[in-house]
Amino acid sequence: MSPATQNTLDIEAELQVKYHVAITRDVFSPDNPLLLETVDRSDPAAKQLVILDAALSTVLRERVEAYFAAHDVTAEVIEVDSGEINKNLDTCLSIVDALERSGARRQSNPPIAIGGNVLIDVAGFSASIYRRGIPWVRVPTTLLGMIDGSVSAKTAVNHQGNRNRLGTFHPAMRTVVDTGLLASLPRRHLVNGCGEILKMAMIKDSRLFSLLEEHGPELVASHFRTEPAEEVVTRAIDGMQSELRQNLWEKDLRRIVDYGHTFSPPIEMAVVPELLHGEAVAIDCLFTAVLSYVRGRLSGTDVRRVARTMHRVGLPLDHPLFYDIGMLERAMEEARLHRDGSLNLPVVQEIGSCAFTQEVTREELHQVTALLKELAQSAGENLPAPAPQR
Ligand SMILES: NC(=O)c1ccc[n+]([C@@H]2O[C@H](COP(=O)([O-])OP(=O)(O)OC[C@H]3O[C@@H](n4cnc5c(N)ncnc54)[C@H](O)[C@@H]3O)[C@@H](O)[C@H]2O)c1
Ligand SMILES: O=C(CO)[C@@H](O)[C@H](O)[C@H](O)[C@H](O)COP(=O)(O)O
Ligand SMILES: [Co+2]
Repeated sequence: MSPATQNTLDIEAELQVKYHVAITRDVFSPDNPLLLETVDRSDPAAKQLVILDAALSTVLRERVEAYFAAHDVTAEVIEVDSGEINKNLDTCLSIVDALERSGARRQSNPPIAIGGNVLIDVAGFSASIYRRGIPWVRVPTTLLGMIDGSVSAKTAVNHQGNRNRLGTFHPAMRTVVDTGLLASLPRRHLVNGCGEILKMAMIKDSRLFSLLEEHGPELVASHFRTEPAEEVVTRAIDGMQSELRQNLWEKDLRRIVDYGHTFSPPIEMAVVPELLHGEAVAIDCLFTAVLSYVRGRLSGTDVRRVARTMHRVGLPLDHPLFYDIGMLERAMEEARLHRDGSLNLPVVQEIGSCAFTQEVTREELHQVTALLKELAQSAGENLPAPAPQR
């Protein structure tokens, strides 16, 4: 003890969380009880706050209101503009104001967020800072929100051009996934969700990859109504939850679910809204697969399978900024900072398994960009042999 120190105190506590994810059909059918389970029906004056993605106003508002009315619950629906461009503090504060007006309390009638994962991320962030955290419920309405965000504990807004720079760990107490809600989702956003499914498949589930490879285009065309939609959605959710539950607070910053999320974040942010999140992630997945190929760790056949699958589903194979070496190096620098000093770049070894690397040289970046260009221009058909490593 230094002479100036009189006393010391160490405080240690554990934060335990428990949250529930239900996969259902017809979530807004009055017969479906799932969204009533958190409503306090002993207080007839209590209102249920619903934070609805404004893009779903015409599709869902009446159904949501009718659902609660059928059970004599008054729903107060506020509509919030979504899309990456609105994932910011202004949107968060508008939700905080709605929480204040609605008298949101800690335990009863937690607000229900219904919408794309942008709306869900911002609503969750708002719930986590309002009164230092109130419970909340979420109903994702995009494929990406259903297969990825649905089990996540993370909330966030973008800040100063940086993706998810402000955020918290504050999982929704309940999440209800109903793939029937994908009926109105525009095709590009279905494809976008396939970007994160591809990520999950490449890092840990070769069966999921084969399903996407074989059935991806029909799944997108049918809005995930045809076989094997259920297996694809369940496997993707299961892959995510099994990774998250062992490292929910991200004490370990070597995360395989960061695959596709190293080069893409600043590129995605630089061109918002030109590249959607899942599109940027998918290009990064392919880029990093080419890196594995250059290193002799992944076969050319597997890289072509990835590229062809992306092309057939409708995902972009490249973007000009993935050829900008300065941008790629800045992205790695930023990832290192985000991962506390280590790059921790997940690299696929064979489809369905991966490892980590801590360094990518400029020469490798040049080789990868040259090969990616050939691959993208040939829609996944042409992948020349990598130049011998010096
Ligand atoms: N918290 C997490 O762990 C986590 C995980 C993955 C992604 N994310 C975040 O999710 C965001 C992307 O989410 P997204 O892809 O859902 O985008 P999004 O929320 O922008 O939704 C896409 C568009 O579709 C509209 N929409 C949503 N559902 C619809 C439906 N059923 N019918 C018609 N239109 C509908 C939305 O209004 C929006 O315009 C990114 O910001 C990413 O960082 C977070
Ligand atoms: O995009 C997200 C979360 O925003 C997920 O798909 C993904 O699995 C991971 O959580 C991201 O790699 C890390 O996200 P972040 O820490 O950069 O916000
Ligand atoms: Co992601």
